[in-house]
Amino acid sequence: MDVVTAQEMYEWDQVAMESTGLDGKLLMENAGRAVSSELEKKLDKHQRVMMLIGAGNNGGDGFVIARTLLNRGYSVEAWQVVPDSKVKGDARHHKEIFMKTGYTLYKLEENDDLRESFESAEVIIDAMLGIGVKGHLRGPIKQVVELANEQKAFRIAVDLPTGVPADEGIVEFDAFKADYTYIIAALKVSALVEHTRLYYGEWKVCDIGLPVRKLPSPNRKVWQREDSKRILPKRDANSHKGSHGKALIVGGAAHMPGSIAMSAKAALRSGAGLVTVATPKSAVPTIATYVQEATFLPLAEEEGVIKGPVDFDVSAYDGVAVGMGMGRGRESNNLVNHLVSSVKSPLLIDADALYQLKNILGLLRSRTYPTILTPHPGEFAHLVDQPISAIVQSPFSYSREFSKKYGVYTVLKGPATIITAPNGSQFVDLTGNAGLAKGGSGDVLSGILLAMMLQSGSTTHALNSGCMLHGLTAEMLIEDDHSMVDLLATDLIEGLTQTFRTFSS
Ligand SMILES: NC(=O)C1=CN([C@@H]2O[C@H](COP(=O)(O)OP(=O)(O)OC[C@H]3O[C@@H](n4cnc5c(N)ncnc54)[C@H](OP(=O)(O)O)[C@@H]3O)[C@@H](O)[C@H]2O)[C@@H](O)CC1
Ligand SMILES: Nc1ncnc2c1ncn2[C@@H]1O[C@H](COP(=O)(O)OP(=O)(O)O)[C@@H](O)[C@H]1O
Ligand SMILES: [K+]
Repeated sequence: MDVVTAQEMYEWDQVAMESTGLDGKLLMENAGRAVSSELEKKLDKHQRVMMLIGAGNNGGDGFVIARTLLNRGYSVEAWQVVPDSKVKGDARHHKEIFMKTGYTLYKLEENDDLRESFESAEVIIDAMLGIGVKGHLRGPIKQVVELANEQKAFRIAVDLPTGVPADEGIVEFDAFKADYTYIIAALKVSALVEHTRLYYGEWKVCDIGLPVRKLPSPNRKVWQREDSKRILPKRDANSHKGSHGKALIVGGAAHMPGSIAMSAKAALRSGAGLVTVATPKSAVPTIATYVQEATFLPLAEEEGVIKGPVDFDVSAYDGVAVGMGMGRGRESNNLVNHLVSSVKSPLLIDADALYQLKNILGLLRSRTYPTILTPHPGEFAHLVDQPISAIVQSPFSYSREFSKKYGVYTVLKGPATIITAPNGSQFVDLTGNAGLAKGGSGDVLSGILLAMMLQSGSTTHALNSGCMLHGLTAEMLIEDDHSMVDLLATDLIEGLTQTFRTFSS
């Protein structure tokens, strides 16, 4: 499922029309019909529906939807909330069809006209503005949106909730608060960004018949369950532990043994053949009790944190992860430096190692094997010297720019996790829930990602599938035995069993 900006959507529209001869009026009819068919699954014929219609093409969709629903026997009051003179182009064409079909169009002269209808409406459908919104809402739409947001009715938006920008990075806006949004043709970036996504409510993308083969790729896609299903590792009957990869996990401290222990266990549960944990000597017994299947590389330490020579041999491993529970002392700086320079296999850098990495970002370009960074927005903000708010508001552009600049894979974690390859192509994983917002979930994710990389020929596929397994496990656990409040990172590790059993079958 592609994710587009407003400009990319307009380009698609243009390409569709030029390459196939499909015209805007037909696309609008298709859009309105597609949304109407979805609405039929949601509405009852006796429900009172109010349709709010604007002047641009979003309003044009509104005319088609109102006509289609009225034709099919629904109880719809269609309101044009802008002056007649503003309705132009394809929207005007569909307004004329609506009028000629013989239906009543209510016009907004004063906001008071709307109040009574609003009060009796059970459903409000917003087809006022879509991707063409510019700046803050102006009257009369501004007042209509304010009024609509006060109503008890179920609120549905067409394409975008009016006022919400289609792109990331715009924070000053006022908008219709939808309970559900029927998105036209392609998911818009703002549906996935924290400060705008809540305005959409739940959503569904409606196909309008654009010629998919002709459309330029925005290089931004939602990773789907079927994609992971197709590429999850299969175990050959003749395989042995070496066939599934030898992993090295570096980090931990005597006062923080849990993080690295969970990463190691998650890697084993996700199919890694052998896992070695490199950690301060005094942390080994605690970690070993929890992960009996791992072997250990005890590191020199001082007061429980890594200190002393860190230039151990890493040539025997098929993948390395570093940073979980390691602390941020000076020695860990040397350690990260050593690994970045000498690991000749995929290297995943997480947590405390990301802080050390900041001083040696320039070295990343010289790596010839994949480097994977798994920051949450706070860690990423530190790496790129920006406030966290800037990252959260524009996660797609910051992570794309960073991955291309340093030649790395970036897994920017959050409710929508964005996975960017060194060439800038992006996938979004939408699985998971707020039960994951708890210390340790990221450590589990690192272990899963490392194991998936050992078992896959494609780093991108391994990362996407790993994020999805992590999120689906949280979803499954919430459905079955847990709540979002009590869910623990260790539950996720145990839950992987069920996810692999059901998901890979
Ligand atoms: N892409 C596709 O394949 C297809 C797309 N389709 C649909 O087209 C939609 C995009 O249509 P669009 O380009 O006409 O823009 P749209 O969102 O209707 O807004 C323009 C209007 O808004 C007004 N306006 C702007 N800012 C404002 C503000 N702050 N406050 C108040 N008013 C403001 C602006 O007024 P003006 O500034 O010109 O005075 C103008 O009247 C898209 O979202 C989808 O629904 C489908 O029909 C079929 C195929
Ligand atoms: N509200 C949420 N919805 C979905 N996933 C979430 C949510 N909050 C956190 N996550 C996921 O949980 C993990 C948290 O990672 P991180 O912040 O590194 O945790 P920690 O360092 O404490 O282990 C990430 O995979 C993130 O995508
Ligand atoms: K809308």
